[in-house]
Amino acid sequence: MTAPSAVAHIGDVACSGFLFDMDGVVTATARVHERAWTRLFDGFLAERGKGEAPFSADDYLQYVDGRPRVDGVESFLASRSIEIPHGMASDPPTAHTVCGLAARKDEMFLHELDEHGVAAFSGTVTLIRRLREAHVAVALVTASRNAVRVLDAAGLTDLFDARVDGLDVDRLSLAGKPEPDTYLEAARRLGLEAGSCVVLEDALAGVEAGRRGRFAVVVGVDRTHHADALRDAGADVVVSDLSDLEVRFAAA
Ligand SMILES: O=P(O)(O)OC[C@H]1O[C@@H](O)[C@H](O)[C@@H](O)[C@@H]1O
Repeated sequence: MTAPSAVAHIGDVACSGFLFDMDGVVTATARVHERAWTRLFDGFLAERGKGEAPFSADDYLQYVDGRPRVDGVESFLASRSIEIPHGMASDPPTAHTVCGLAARKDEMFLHELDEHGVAAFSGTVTLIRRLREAHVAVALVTASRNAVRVLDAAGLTDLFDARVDGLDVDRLSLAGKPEPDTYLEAARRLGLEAGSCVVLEDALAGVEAGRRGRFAVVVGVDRTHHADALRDAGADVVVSDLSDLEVRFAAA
């Protein structure tokens, strides 16, 4: 893409690119994912019949939120010292493998999506439109393989100058969040350095990715009262909605 022609300031920091996470930042789909994960793991733990503690909101934040689907399954199972075969990407939802559980979770997520549709956060959409009017570059960076479907359902497909999603993670063999690779790839596609971009994230793994990638600013979006955890993971600024983020516009 052509070089962006403007910067926007967060505090004293000039940012030429804004890199938005999707679920929980742009669209109200973080809770939809969490519900599907809870159904998946509670069913799985019950089937094991070992009286293990159910999947909790904290499990979601620590081990699953923001990570690619298969990484989420692996990370949660490791936290409980549960070992099952990895399996293959083509495994059906009934398979007792990591990939089978991931497929089962996707079925549950897509079912919820079809039933309830997708809502967008108006504070985020307004900010993106202001950035675009000011010719500041904007990208979407999500672990989700369902990004196009979710954006289409929310009517937001054409809002971004670049998109890096879960399909790119596989196609380009990128490490998922909390590694910074997907954010670095988005900055590269915008023709920018990490040091001139801001990362906007609600997931601990995503904030960590922003910190590890040495981005100019990491904004934590706290919709579930986990502001301290977002700061501990590396957020420079925490807001409860992006309508509260102070952004100043100035020509480059
Ligand atoms: O299963 P998908 O749509 O590929 O999404 C992968 C992950 O995407 C992240 O954005 C969500 O925070 C996770 O909950 C989700 O598991």
